[in-house]
Amino acid sequence: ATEIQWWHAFTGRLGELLAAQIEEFNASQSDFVVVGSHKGNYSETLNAGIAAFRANEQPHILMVFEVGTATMMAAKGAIKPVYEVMAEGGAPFDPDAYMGAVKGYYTTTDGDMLSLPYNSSTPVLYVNRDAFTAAGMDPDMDLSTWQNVGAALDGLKAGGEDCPLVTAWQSWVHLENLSAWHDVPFATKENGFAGLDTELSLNGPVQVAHIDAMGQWAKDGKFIYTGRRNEGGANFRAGECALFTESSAGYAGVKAEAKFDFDIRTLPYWEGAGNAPQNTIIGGSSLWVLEGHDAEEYKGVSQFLSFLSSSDVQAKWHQNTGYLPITNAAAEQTKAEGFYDANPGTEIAGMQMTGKAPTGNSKGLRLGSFDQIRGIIDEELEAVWAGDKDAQTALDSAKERGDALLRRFEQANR
Ligand SMILES: O=P(O)(O)OC[C@H](O)CO
Repeated sequence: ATEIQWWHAFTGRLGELLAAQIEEFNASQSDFVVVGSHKGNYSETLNAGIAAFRANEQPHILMVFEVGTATMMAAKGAIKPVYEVMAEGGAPFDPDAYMGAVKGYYTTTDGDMLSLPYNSSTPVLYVNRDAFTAAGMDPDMDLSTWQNVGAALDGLKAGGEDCPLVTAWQSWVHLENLSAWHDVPFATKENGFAGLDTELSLNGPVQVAHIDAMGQWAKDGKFIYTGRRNEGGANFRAGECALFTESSAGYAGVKAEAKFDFDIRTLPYWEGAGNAPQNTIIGGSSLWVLEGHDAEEYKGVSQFLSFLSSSDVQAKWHQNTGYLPITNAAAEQTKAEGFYDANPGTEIAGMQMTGKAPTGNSKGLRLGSFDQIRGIIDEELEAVWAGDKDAQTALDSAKERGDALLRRFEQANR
């Protein structure tokens, strides 16, 4: 059988579920064998793929988180667009089957799908109901606004809670999604969708006010900083924190490990700021097919990608992980199966994405070198949490340093 290499970034519960998909595909036919390899976290997997391409040792399929999308789109000779792979391979494929908000992220302005949406997420709020009760707080209290969350943090702290709020992916949740949710720009030129000559605008009044509030909560011991990626998930799953802002896909781990009652709520917004609530944007990753392999191998790739997009596989993946149902059929199937009724909160991610038609501020981000820019943002936010910089100074600096990378990317890809 012909071997198809898939490099990915999943361990833990997500790694198990991904391995089960590969096993199911391999058992369903005998012409191709998909081999999954874990290459580290999202950034490490992206870098491994780029390095492998330079050494002519690239896999067929590379999982790239949303942050690397503009970088991959610019890597013209290295990628084989998914629409082309599917047309040549002949496996069933209908780009219109995908949710608009998900498809738009990975499609050119001409309507060509470049990478396959696979695991798309959006951030939500997880609530440890037992922690609320232990602190003498009502776990059913309204947490839809940051004003209300602020009041909850006061009460939790006063009630003896040591970790009222923890977050994963601080830039993604508290700046990128914050901006879209309030319909304010994170970057000019429709967050980069309308041109490479984009600059960051993450230091506007809505963002500064939010980071300022978070900085104050950090100082008061109400927001506990645990790291740049999803390190905080371990604290939340262990029952050590009351509130957790994290990807909808945090559901996989929380469901598997939490020994407490939990809720999923919408991502909070600031009442009165911007046009909140607008819509949130996607994260997670898509699958890029790399150049340099032969036609028979691409045929296998097209069959595997078609398998991954089928309603049954997608519906199951969505229900098990909390990732969005990337096709409309998978969403309908999930609803028809009664999953949302049986598991309240699991419908929220989809609702946040589709509640309103996206604006130029809320389609998503398409910024080159964005993994490095996130590194800069992380550093500046850490200075706020540590009390070394105020929010305005830190975000002004993030803009200046990030813009320098955007200019380099623009020049290299003109
Ligand atoms: O945990 P994920 O896969 O939903 O990804 C979250 C962020 O999008 C990472 O950039």
